[in-house]
Amino acid sequence: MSIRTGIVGISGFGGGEALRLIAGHPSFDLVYAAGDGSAGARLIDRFPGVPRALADLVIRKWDPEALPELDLLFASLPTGRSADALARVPASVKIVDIGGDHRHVAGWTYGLADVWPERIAGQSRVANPGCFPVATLTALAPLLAAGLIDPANIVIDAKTGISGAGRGGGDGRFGFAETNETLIPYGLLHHVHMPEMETTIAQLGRGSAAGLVFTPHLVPMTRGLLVTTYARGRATTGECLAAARAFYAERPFVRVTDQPPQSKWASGSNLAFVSYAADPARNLVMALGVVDNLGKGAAGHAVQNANLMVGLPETAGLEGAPLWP
Ligand SMILES: NC(=O)C1=CN([C@@H]2O[C@H](COP(=O)(O)OP(=O)(O)OC[C@H]3O[C@@H](n4cnc5c(N)ncnc54)[C@H](OP(=O)(O)O)[C@@H]3O)[C@@H](O)[C@H]2O)C=CC1
Ligand SMILES: CC(=O)N[C@@H](CCC(=O)OP(=O)(O)O)C(=O)O
Repeated sequence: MSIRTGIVGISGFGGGEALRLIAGHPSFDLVYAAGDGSAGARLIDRFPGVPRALADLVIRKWDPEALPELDLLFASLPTGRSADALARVPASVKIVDIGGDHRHVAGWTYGLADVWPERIAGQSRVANPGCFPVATLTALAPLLAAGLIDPANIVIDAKTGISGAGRGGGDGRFGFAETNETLIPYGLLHHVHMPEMETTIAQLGRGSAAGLVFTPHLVPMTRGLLVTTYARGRATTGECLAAARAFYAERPFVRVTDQPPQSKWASGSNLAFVSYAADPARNLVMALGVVDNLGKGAAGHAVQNANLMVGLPETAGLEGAPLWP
């Protein structure tokens, strides 16, 4: 099966990772690349290592009304820039939006693929979760579904690599000298990912998540993301691990580990690692989640969603091992 595929925002970090994955995908053929400032360049000008077959594909100025014949479009545009334009893409083109404009929006499926693949299969408009939400929700979902934690009072402490901000992110605040050898908390109390986490935790836990606290930190690494969440519950560590192993028994991309996961374990892959530590005497459950912010946090998850949308094996193009070291 050949699926005519496009990427808009291809020169960015998320779009570039989508290019890498699609270049190795058995069924997705990249026939359209688009952007803004990069328009006019060939892929090889932007990505010197791109496979030869794609080298001369020219990046077009993004215009949803001037698309070639396409089956599938990955949109990796800055959040806030995709809603209007994607509304003008013909209905026959399936879309995965990697950005944040369509999460929990009517007409779009929230693409939490490892938790509810059946909701995504066959859909034509899917919104990828944000990078922090996917790590958090993948770790918490088994506990919420089994009623092992209270959805009302969850605290999330998160660390991300700098590429999470994108090439264009940060207004120049994310240069090497500003981010190397320092830790930077940001987005306190009102980070943009709060609403999608609150909504999804409430759905999975069948109760209000109004007490949610979320604090992300930038750490001086290129890729990787670790969340450590603290919740109230009387389960033991063994019960949490068993619940997660049962929940993800048939899921190809989630690894439940006895050891707390490390960010590098997922590097360059679509894997999510989750683990747990709990002390019933202290009414405390800790759930940890690791993803590559550009893999399961963005392009890997987008390809997984697209596989489900078009009826391919979920793992198509995503089976490579992570980078090590
Ligand atoms: N980085 C990450 O880890 C994650 C990112 N995301 C989300 O994915 C989306 C993309 O992020 P990311 O790749 O990091 O960002 P980047 O800043 O790296 O890339 C954004 C790309 O969008 C293109 N672009 C900007 N404005 C326009 C426009 N008006 N028309 C066409 N193209 C445009 C730019 O292309 P050009 O160079 O041609 O101007 C640029 O390459 C964002 O919504 C982000 O929040 C989600 C999860 C994780
Ligand atoms: C380091 C950094 O800045 N990370 C981004 C998250 C990237 C992401 O998931 O963005 P969207 O929700 O917009 O898709 C942030 O905290 O906003």
